[in-house]
Amino acid sequence: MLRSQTKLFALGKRQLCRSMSKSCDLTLVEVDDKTGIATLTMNKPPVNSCNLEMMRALKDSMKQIEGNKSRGIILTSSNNKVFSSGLDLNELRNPEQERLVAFWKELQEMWLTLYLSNLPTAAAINGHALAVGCVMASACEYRVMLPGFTIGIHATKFGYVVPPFIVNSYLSVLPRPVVERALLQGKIFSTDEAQQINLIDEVANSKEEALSKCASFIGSFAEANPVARALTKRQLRAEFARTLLDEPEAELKESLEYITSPLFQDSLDAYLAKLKSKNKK
Ligand SMILES: CC/C=C\C/C=C\C/C=C\C/C=C/C(=O)SCCNC(=O)CCNC(=O)[C@H](O)C(C)(C)COP(=O)(O)OP(=O)(O)OC[C@H]1O[C@@H](n2cnc3c(N)ncnc32)[C@H](O)[C@@H]1OP(=O)(O)O
Repeated sequence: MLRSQTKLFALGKRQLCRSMSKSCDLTLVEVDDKTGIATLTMNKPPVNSCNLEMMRALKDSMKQIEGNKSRGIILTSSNNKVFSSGLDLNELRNPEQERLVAFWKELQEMWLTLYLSNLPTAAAINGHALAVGCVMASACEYRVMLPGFTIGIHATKFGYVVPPFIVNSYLSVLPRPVVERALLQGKIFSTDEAQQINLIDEVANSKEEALSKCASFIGSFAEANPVARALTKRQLRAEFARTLLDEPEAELKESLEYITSPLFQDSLDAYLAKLKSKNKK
């Protein structure tokens, strides 16, 4: 801990906060003293899957960054192969009702916090970004991805119905016919394919380059009044956030019914078994 703090100061960066779990820091926040840009790093081994605690940590870190008058947020991963593997599937399997309610509410709140952030947001996608991993990247205003990875929402492939706010994440980045085809096919895109359809804005050859491109994007708002920018962004994005802003309980109820249905639980069992068996071969 001390060693990494020393390194951060040497780089001219301030460590703003760490969200702690029992055994590790789920998120790390560093603020560049020169640019005022905060880097929010997902740090939940092995694959940054989003369980309740991880989503709470992400939401709290974003709120803390906003409260500290940073100039922007770059979302990235400490794992150089996986940006995020999406929702933690163990949270969905035979869930205990109270925890499932808390988990789904946290997903709603985390998404709203990122999607409607007052600050410019960018994702340095330095690994695979699957399902909610892709949703988080799509909720940012700008995306830079490294080559050789994959990104997409493959929910329909394994029996998930995609909730409306997740559809809207895609719709705020991609044209409707592209969204429709991608979601119905459960399409996972390579970095090159993602660039071709403008799911990502740029490709970078290293994490450092990706962070630097994200910082340049955030820097492009230097002349904009931050309050006017934030309110205009909210106005532009409010329509897609409407379901969750106005009727979070209805969305929650629908999702819980679906998640606890035998249809969903059976396909989840099969999917998890396939995922685990990959490592036993
Ligand atoms: C009206 C309808 C309402 C509601 C519908 C309800 C729900 C639908 C909602 C939203 C849509 C879905 C959202 C999601 O985010 S679901 C998550 C989907 N994610 C995935 O399918 C990713 C699966 N993982 C992978 O493909 C690979 O792990 C990955 C490419 C990310 C990395 O590969 P790598 O070879 O580096 O690692 P692995 O050996 O595969 O994994 C290590 C370890 O981690 C476990 N693992 C991986 N991903 C998850 C996960 N998402 N949740 C839990 N656990 C995960 C994996 O099994 C390995 O475990 P072990 O074998 O024990 O070491």
